[in-house]
Amino acid sequence: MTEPVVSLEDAGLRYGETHVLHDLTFSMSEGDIVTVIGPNGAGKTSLIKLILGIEKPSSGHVRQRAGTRVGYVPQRMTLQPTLPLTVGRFLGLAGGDPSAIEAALARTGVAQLADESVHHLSGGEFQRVLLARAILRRPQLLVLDEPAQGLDVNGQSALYELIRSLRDELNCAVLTVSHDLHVVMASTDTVLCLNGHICCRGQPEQISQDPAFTQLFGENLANTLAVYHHHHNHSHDVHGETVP
Ligand SMILES: Nc1ncnc2c1ncn2[C@@H]1O[C@H](COP(=O)(O)OP(=O)(O)OP(=O)(O)O)[C@@H](O)[C@H]1O
Repeated sequence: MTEPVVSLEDAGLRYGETHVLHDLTFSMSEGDIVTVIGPNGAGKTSLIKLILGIEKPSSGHVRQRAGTRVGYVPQRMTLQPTLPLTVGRFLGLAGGDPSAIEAALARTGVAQLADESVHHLSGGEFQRVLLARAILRRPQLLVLDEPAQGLDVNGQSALYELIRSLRDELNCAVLTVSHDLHVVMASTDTVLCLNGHICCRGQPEQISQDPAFTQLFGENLANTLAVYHHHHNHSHDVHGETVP
């Protein structure tokens, strides 16, 4: 059996005396999409830091398969506003050669922005540029911290569709943190519900019926999400417009 791209075994994380994460056990292989949901302060970003190796577990183990190429889309990125920087140059700073940059921008639907200033992009365009930057080295593990924040519903759907098609193309494992329960629950990915520990996990339909999920998000929301079913028979372009 192939070794997972990343695996956690009873992993925990403490900041000083505060236990932020405990007893996390799960693994991801190529092609897996796992979406992490949980309330503010649940430890979602901390989990990402463990997986990326930015934080070491205070207990248990976190293992990344040796030599794994990782792509990362951060939650936010502040760029020096006075620094003149085109999109192409921004990706060049991440170590991409011109043909890889062109291909990555084309793949995320923003090839036309290569010579634009990074300071002039809309929220949705900037997220796609960050995604292009993350796939420059054809990652085997793609980690995204709330990639759709600030986007409207169509923009969110479009971005998640793009992420899914990148997974198909690169055959990478994808771990995404999301706050948008409606978009998450409309997908068929594995959802991991986090609140310091893993409260429940599974397909959206399964977890929406889980008492731990109801306890965390409240009965009203859980019921709404349980009946919410999204039949997606179209796609969205970079502006969130519907395309067949
Ligand atoms: N470097 C740190 N030192 C001390 N405490 C920290 C540190 N980073 C995070 N925390 C605390 O750990 C807890 C989890 O934080 P984390 O950012 O992982 O949560 P989150 O689920 O990503 O939250 P949000 O949804 O608000 O982004 C919070 O209580 C936070 O205050």
